Order: sequence, then C-alpha cells, then structure tokens
Amino acid sequence: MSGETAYRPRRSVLYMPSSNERALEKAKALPVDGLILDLEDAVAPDHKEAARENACAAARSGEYGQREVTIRVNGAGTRWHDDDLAAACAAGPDGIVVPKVDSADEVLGLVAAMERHGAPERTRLWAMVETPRSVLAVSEIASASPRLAVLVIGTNDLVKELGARHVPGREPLVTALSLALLAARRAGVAILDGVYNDVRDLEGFEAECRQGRDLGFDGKTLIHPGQVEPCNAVFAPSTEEVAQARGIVAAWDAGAGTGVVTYEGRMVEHLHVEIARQVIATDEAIRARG
Ligand SMILES: CC(C)(COP(=O)(O)OP(=O)(O)OC[C@H]1O[C@@H](n2cnc3c(N)ncnc32)[C@H](O)[C@@H]1OP(=O)(O)O)[C@@H](O)C(=O)NCCC(=O)NCCSC(=O)C[C@H](O)C(=O)O
Ligand SMILES: [Mg+2]
Repeated sequence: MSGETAYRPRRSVLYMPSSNERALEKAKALPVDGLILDLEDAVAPDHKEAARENACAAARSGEYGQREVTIRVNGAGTRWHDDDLAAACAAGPDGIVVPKVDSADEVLGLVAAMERHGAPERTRLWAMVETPRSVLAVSEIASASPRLAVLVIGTNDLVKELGARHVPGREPLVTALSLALLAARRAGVAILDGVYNDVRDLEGFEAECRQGRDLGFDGKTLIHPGQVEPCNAVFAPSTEEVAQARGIVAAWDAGAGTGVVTYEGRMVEHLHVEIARQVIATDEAIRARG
C-alpha cells in the first residue's frame, strides 16, 4: 500500500457524537472537508452500541458527498475497542481514527488488525497524538506504516495529561504541536490541529486557527457547525496569496533557465516556485469542491 499522493483539502474536520442522529443528518449539508463520527469521549457508555451502528450506517450510506468520512473508535484497552474496530473496518470509511496511539508498535498492531478485519485499502489509519508518550514517540508513530495518513492532535487530553491550562496562544502546548508537525512533515502525512472548546468565542477560535495555520497544520478539528466556515477561510489560501503565487510562477517561467529571478522586488528561487505551485494546487482543489 502506498502513501497518499494527490492533495486533499482537510481544512475543517468536524467531530460529532455518533449517538446524535440530528448531527449526523445535519453534517450532510455542512461545507466541511471531513467528519469524525465519534464513538469515544462524546458518547456515554450506555449509548456506545447504538452510536457504533449509526456511525457504520452513515459511513456506508454514501450520503456525505466529497466529505471525508472517518469513525473514531474507542481506545485500545477499553471494552469497546475490538468491536468498534471490527465494525468500522467492515463499514469501510475513509479513515479510522484511533485515540491515544502511543507507539509505532501500536500503529503496526492496528494496521494488522485492520487487515485481519478486511478493511478496504481506501480506509486509512488516523492516529491521535494526545499523551506525553505519544508526543515523545511521534516521529516513529508517524512513519510506522504507509497506511497511516493523518495525525490528529488531541489538545484536551494533552492539557489534562500535562497538568497544563487552556490559555490564549497555547504556550504550554507549542512544543508538543511543533514536535508533531516536524514528525508529520518528515513522514509525509497530514496533520490536524486540536479543537477549540468555547463554541461561542469566534474571535478566540479564529486566532487559534491562524496560529495553527502559521505553524503548518493542514487544518483543524472542530466541534460545532458554527466553526466550519471561519476555519475554511483561514486554512484556504487568500485571493491575494493565489495572485502572488501566479505572479511568482509567471516570473519564473519568463526567466526560464536562470536559477534566480525577482518578483515585486523579492528574490525568487526554485523553492519559492514550489511553494507557489502548492498554493495554486490547494486553491484549485478547494475550488473543485464547489
Ligand atoms: C459542543 C456541543 C455539545 C454543543 O451542542 P449544542 O449546545 O446542542 O449546540 P447548538 O444548540 O448550538 O447546535 C445547533 C445545531 O447544530 C447541531 N450540532 C451541534 N454540534 C454539532 C456537530 N458537532 N456536528 C453536527 N451538528 C452539530 C445541533 O444538533 C443543532 O442542530 P439543530 O437541532 O438541527 O438546530 C455540540 O456541538 C457537540 O456535541 N459537539 C461535538 C462534541 C464532540 O464530538 N466531542 C468529542 C471530540 S473533542 C475532543 O476531545 C478531541 C480530542 O480527543 C481531545 O482530547 O482534545
Ligand atoms: Mg482526546
């Protein structure tokens, strides 16, 4: 199995409790790039089985259009994990999200279990980085298997485990976020930022989206429909950035054969052209979604 090649927008990926049928229905019309149908923390123990059935039915339904549909199973060691994993593999979503993946060996065990349960090749593993152990092993986790496509940061669990606090600017988390980003880029996998808990505070939310984007995240995980559009806007290249990118590529092509040109007074080398082409490709992929 090879890693992903084509760019896939993952600006906004929305969690929803799979026990909430209204939310599952509502998601079919949200302009979100991806969904995490949750069986873990957002679902009370008494509702786990029903939530599993709902999530698998949703993943099978084909009613979510281009949105990437994933199922978050309960963690290894819980009494639901094995049944969740078997049912999710049979349903064949785009991804299976596993919480608290702490080592490369765990990744290999999960991949082996996915194969045993007959998960289709398109079903990728998304590993959550949300414990001190996972942060310290993140480089090995990210490159453990080509089936692993996405790292997802779990900032609520990380804050809990660190004994830290949720503060504007997230200073207590920046080291962990940066280590995970380095690991994801080295391994060539995507990486999603954690959630923002105050669904009424759009200003604070947008500031955190911008911080995640500037650090290098592909997108952010969300918990409420009201967070989707502002998040998409922050993680998409702006009109000005796309115009700049086109200008850089045109200046480079006009100076064909020279190793360095200038655009609007700034030096442009091959690496800047690669960045510009990536911006244009991202913009085109987002536009293709309509
Ligand atoms: C946070 C919420 C509990 C807020 O719920 P509520 O007060 O009911 O919101 P609203 O009344 O504003 O809802 C308006 C309508 O939107 C629908 N809705 C709400 N949330 C979602 C959603 N996530 N997806 C789809 N639709 C949603 C409501 O059903 C209303 O619809 P209608 O009745 O038709 O008007 C709630 O938003 C929520 O449950 N969010 C998700 C929580 C969740 O999944 N948490 C788990 C992951 S977070 C995490 O911990 C990550 C990681 O593990 C870590 O450690 O950090
Ligand atoms: Mg968590």
